[in-house]
Amino acid sequence: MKHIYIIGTGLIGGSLALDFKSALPDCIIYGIDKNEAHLIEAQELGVIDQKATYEDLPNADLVVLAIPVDVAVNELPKVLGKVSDFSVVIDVGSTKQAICKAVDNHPKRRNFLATHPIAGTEFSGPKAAIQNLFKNKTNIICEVEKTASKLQEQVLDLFLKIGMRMRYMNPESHDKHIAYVSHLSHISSFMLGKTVIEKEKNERDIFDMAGSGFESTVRLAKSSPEMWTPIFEQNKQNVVETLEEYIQNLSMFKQMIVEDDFQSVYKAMKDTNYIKQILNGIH
Ligand SMILES: O=C(O)C(=O)C[C@]1(C(=O)O)C=C[C@@H](O)C=C1
Repeated sequence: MKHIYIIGTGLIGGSLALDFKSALPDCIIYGIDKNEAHLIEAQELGVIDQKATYEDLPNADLVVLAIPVDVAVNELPKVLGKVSDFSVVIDVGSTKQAICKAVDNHPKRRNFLATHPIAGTEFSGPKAAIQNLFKNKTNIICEVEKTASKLQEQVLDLFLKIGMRMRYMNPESHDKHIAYVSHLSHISSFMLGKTVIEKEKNERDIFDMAGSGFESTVRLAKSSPEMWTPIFEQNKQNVVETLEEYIQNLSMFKQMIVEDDFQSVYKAMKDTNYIKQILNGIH
């Protein structure tokens, strides 16, 4: 893994570049980005070693696609068409069915591994790249059996080196379960932010009243719409299904308050406290 190409030098691509460089100090990290300003910034920040183009891809040992999921679906077949038989291409997108389907019959399918590192922040661009973002985090690997075994090994070994644990899933299960947890959280946060902005016209009051409770629940509303719109589009069915249940819960909670049924209000919150055990891994 000497020549590593990162397509998309934002938060995830940039953070992987930093960790790969620490894990493999002799490797050269090349950046490819249609946003020239990002590319320059990534180089100035030392996130990438050199700028590159698609013409250089035959030289790659590893190519990482860290671009919005709609762009990734279009770019992956082209990238696979450029790389050598010995190189491996991975994506890191938040949806897995569309990307796996896009290359299912590609002659270089065995050179591709679908991955989803469950790590991120609400920030974007090369400046947002941070070291150790992936340490002790899970990486969901899809359709591993469709990737050449030697290439799987190389990539999985690199992810282990940067501190990740692997979990294997099929793309359908991935998209369903990620909608329940990650995608719904983002919608909830975006719409919470929207409601507060619309309801509280006085920005000073928002600023002064925002304790860490508001700050933590609205954190994801700072995320990039460029990244999230195509995720919701590609995972529409699962997102809508999850959203319906969430809306039902919100309506039910409202109804309990309207009807002065505070015993049920208490119970709904008490039951939900169980999330603490789940997230602590005790269950
Ligand atoms: O923590 C955040 O800010 C994130 O948005 C990270 C997060 C998530 O946990 O939902 C978001 C999308 C990625 O596909 C994986 C992780």
